[in-house]
Amino acid sequence: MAELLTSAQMRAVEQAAIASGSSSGLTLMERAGRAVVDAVFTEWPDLAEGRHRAVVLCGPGNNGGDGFVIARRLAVRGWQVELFLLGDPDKLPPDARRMHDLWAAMGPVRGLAPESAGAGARPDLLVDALFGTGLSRPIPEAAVGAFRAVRERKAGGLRTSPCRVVAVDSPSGLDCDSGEMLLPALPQTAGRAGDVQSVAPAARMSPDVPLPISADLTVTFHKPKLGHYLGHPPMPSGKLAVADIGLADWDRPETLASQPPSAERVRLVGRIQHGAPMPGRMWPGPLLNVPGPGLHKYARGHALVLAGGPGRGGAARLAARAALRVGAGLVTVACPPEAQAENAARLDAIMLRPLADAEALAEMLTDRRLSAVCLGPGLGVGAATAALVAAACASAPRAPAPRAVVLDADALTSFADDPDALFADLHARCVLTPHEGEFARLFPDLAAPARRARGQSKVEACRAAAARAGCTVLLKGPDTVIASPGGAASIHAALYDRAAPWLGTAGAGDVLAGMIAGLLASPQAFASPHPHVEVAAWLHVEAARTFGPGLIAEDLPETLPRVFRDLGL
Ligand SMILES: NC(=O)C1=CN([C@@H]2O[C@H](COP(=O)(O)OP(=O)(O)OC[C@H]3O[C@@H](n4cnc5c(N)ncnc54)[C@H](O)[C@@H]3O)[C@@H](O)[C@H]2O)[C@@H](O)CC1
Ligand SMILES: Nc1ncnc2c1ncn2[C@@H]1O[C@H](COP(=O)(O)OP(=O)(O)O)[C@@H](O)[C@H]1O
Ligand SMILES: [K+]
Repeated sequence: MAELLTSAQMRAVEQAAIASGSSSGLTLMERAGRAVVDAVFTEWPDLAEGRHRAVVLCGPGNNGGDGFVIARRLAVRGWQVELFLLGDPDKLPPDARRMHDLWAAMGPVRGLAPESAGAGARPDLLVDALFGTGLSRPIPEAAVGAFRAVRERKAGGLRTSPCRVVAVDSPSGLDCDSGEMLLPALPQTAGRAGDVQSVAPAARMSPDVPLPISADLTVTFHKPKLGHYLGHPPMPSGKLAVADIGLADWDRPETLASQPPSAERVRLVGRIQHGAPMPGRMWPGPLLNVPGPGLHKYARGHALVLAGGPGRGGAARLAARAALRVGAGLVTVACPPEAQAENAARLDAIMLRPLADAEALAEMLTDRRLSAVCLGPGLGVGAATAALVAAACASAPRAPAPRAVVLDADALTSFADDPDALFADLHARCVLTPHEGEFARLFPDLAAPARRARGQSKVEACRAAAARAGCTVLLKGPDTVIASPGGAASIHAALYDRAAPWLGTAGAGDVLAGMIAGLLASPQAFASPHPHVEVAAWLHVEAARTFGPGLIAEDLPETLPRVFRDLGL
């Protein structure tokens, strides 16, 4: 587990360190520059040997200050360094100005423009120190033009080596809070000259709209920022490295992984913290639904999954299979009587019961041993499903803990015309698992286009949705966000070295809903579903990564035993 910071939180940690007198801004800047050079040599060992050529693009703030440090440190190693500065040296903040002066004693500072930056032979390394956490608006066209001009330089002589790009803190243009790229409208993208354009993830995925600024390696400081983990591949950061610059003592301790994260911070869900393996017993151990010695199956809970009519039961069967594999002691599928024959032919370990309507569900749920209900996958959109949702939520027994209710797919869409009616039904042990389309139906003002126009991140939107719904919300995607009332928020990113693009396959979401229900079915589950939902999202991607390409939804539950073995269970 790790925490992600906003730009403001990063500044606050830096300020606390400086105020304590333990580090000066100048020291931190020197460490940051040195960390980038070290990370470059770790990533590309061939650059650690011999003398190479670098172009360093410096911006008008402290990100540019880091760039001056990098230029100096490379030059000291015998590199040939060209440095371009965007803006007036006299307007640099004091620390960056000091680093500027140290560099200026070693080499020229040239004004940054596409024409000047484009002249010369291709360098081995391009250092993007234009903008970092201080970015507040779309970056100037000259910055983008100069970056591209360097990348497009022709190789000199017989050289064929590529130009590697390292971004300092973030690829310039990345909003470190939202993950959006704040770029000027460029000729190859639609829009009038001078228009502001934020490149949406969907647009970024299109090969027709290449990202004008991106890196092969991004070296960020102290902790990753939210924006590094929000978005769809290809990520502009390329590969992400996190460098320690001595700020740990000035940061608050992280919350325990078995508890929901604090409202002030965003948790990055994962077992690996910057390459250091976490002991398997610590996480996700206590949040799983594993059998204890001598325990009856009911000690792992009984999950109920509601299925739709004839020919539409596949989604619910996938969810049920996932609930059973993830650990529920018993799983029952309840379906309309006319779909019973079909389901009976397809289920063995999973039990089957006929269920006519919401009234019958209320009656069924008087059985307190039914500890979790999952509904929505393949259930059908309409009043009948809405009534089932109301019955499932209303019958929450008070003791020992309210029954968990996982609502996905049609259970959400059935309330598109009246989301408030859904919110009135929900309680704190409910979990909503929408994809962006379903999310937009329930929270139109928080949907992707609306929030982007306001500069609101996916995390902030999901937090607002959880507050409105009064329950945990998991908003899907390669950058899955989980939020709970009170402000707890986490990102589970299937990005970088955890990418699993083959997870985008029909039925994968149904399996996730079932996994959540299977974990929450445990009578030992914590009161807040939040940490269990985090684990489900992690297991889902872990299963996909363990299985690999060619995955179909059916494979996800079947791969869980292997994942558990790998966890040391
Ligand atoms: N916060 C920390 O703890 C540390 C920060 N350091 C570096 O400092 C960076 C942050 O520095 P700053 O806060 O000065 O911010 P940046 O250097 O990221 O950029 C802000 C500067 O650019 C200007 N600016 C912002 N958006 C602009 C736009 N669209 N067009 C033109 N100008 C624009 C601002 O007015 C300001 O001058 C970090 O990314 C990191 O590289 C490191 O030196 C070490 C430690
Ligand atoms: N490119 C991707 N990388 C990682 N995970 C993805 C990707 N695309 C989709 N997913 C995940 O796959 C699941 C798809 O769920 P959903 O959209 O509900 O599909 P379905 O309704 O077919 O089950 C979600 O958990 C989502 O986060
Ligand atoms: K940068």
